Amino acid sequence: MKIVLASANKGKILEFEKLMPNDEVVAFSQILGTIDIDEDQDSFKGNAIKKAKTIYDLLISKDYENYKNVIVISDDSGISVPVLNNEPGIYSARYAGINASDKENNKKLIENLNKLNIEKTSAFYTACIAIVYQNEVYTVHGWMHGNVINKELGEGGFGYDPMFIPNGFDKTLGELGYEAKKDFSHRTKALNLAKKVLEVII
Ligand SMILES: O=c1[nH]c(=O)c2ncn([C@@H]3O[C@H](COP(=O)(O)OP(=O)(O)OP(=O)(O)O)[C@@H](O)[C@H]3O)c2[nH]1
Ligand SMILES: [Mg+2]
Repeated sequence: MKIVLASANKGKILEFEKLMPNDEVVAFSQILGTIDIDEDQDSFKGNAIKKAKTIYDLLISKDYENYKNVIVISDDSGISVPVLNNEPGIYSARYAGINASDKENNKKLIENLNKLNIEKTSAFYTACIAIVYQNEVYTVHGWMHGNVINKELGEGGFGYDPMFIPNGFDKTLGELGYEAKKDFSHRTKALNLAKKVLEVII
């Protein structure tokens, strides 16, 4: 089926394309161009719903006749570090400021770990996926637990992946690469549930 992804994050888009090989996944920007959605809600779920609804409402407006039955999916995600009061959490993308790069966000997380003299501490990723279809909204979550370290290792994945060692491994996701991540990531788990929802509603 054809799914419009309400995300502008290249790393996520790539993961969704790989996780949904039998579906046609189209990033919203290919249809609507650049749109800046203010992620001002206080939870992953709130922001995921806002992103999916914003794109859905634009697509079903009269300008886009072919999208009356469109399925829109969004993903709001981030990393939480309990010893840092679960920071950066929903602020993961803008931890070091609005429009911060992955490198700048990682640097800030490393600095904050170093302030506490922490080389390694437990952390978890959360992903909330929102689906909007025929004006109804559905949400599912997935989590991945592990540790963050106070340095970046490897080039794989995106975002905080070079600092994150998933439980059961001794390498970062940056070193392990996407092949490991696709089996058990927060996004994979949430998407597996989202696929079940789609089976029921479509
Ligand atoms: O190393 C990582 N591996 C992951 O698997 C992962 N998933 C999320 N994140 C980080 O969390 C923020 C998401 O913020 P976010 O959900 O608002 O997305 P975004 O603003 O980048 O794009 P959009 O989907 O909103 O358009 C971003 O900083 C990401 O780096 C990850 N980092
Ligand atoms: Mg975002």
